[in-house]
Amino acid sequence: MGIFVVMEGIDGAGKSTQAKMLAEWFNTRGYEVILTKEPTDTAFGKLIRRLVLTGGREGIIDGARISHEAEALLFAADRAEHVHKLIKPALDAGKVVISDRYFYSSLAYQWARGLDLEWLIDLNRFAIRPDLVILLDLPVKESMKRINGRSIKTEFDKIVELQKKVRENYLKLAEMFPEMRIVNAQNSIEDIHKDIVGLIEQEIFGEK
Ligand SMILES: Nc1ncnc2c1ncn2[C@@H]1O[C@H](COP(=O)(O)OP(=O)(O)O)[C@@H](O)[C@H]1O
Ligand SMILES: Cc1cn([C@H]2C[C@H](O)[C@@H](COP(=O)(O)OP(=O)(O)O)O2)c(=O)[nH]c1=O
Repeated sequence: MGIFVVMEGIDGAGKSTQAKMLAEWFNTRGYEVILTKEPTDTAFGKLIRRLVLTGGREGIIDGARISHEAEALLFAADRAEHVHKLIKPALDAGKVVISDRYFYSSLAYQWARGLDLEWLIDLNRFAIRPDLVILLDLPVKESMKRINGRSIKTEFDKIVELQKKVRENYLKLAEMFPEMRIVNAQNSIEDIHKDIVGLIEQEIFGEK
């Protein structure tokens, strides 16, 4: 069995930055690493971007075009393909898999959209549990500064409210799922990387 690590957090928390750095860290230690993300780049991911996300890098879910349930089912369908075609085979081959978002995103975001948390957990029960989930936590104000260029100004207030709810949801989820660890994402990129490596050493390699 390989090693499965997930990065979670609100938009602009630094997930993709830290996922890349962690992938390099494993690489230099001789591991074969699969760096992946959700929504994926498959046909399902493309469908999600077309139907659910209001385009591009802004990371806003419009939700106006399809129902929230349909949205949750699409994310789950994308994830099922992700697990069966990529994650499971890679782990079976002993590789390290690092995913930028996973089912915890569905729990945090679709719950914030008003869906029932238990239903969302049931829907995602097929998803292999990771060895470690890094929750990059920071105030919404800070994340907004980082992704300023990404967001549509007229949607700004709505986005702030949603992101605040999503952040709170993540923190609640961290109390429910023992594989989740909170990392302060307000620090410098290098310091956050060190914290993540510390968690990997502690939780995966059993070092003190
Ligand atoms: N610790 C940090 N401090 C300041 N800026 C950061 C930090 N981490 C990432 N950034 C910058 O913030 C932006 C969003 O980071 P990114 O890794 O894309 O976040 P996410 O994948 O969570 O949306 C990028 O421009 C990135 O360079
Ligand atoms: C994986 C996933 C993402 N999302 C949301 C979080 C983000 O706001 C948005 C897009 O994710 P994001 O990481 O911004 O992907 P990309 O930059 O490739 O478009 O989708 C959900 O609502 N549920 C999910 O299950």
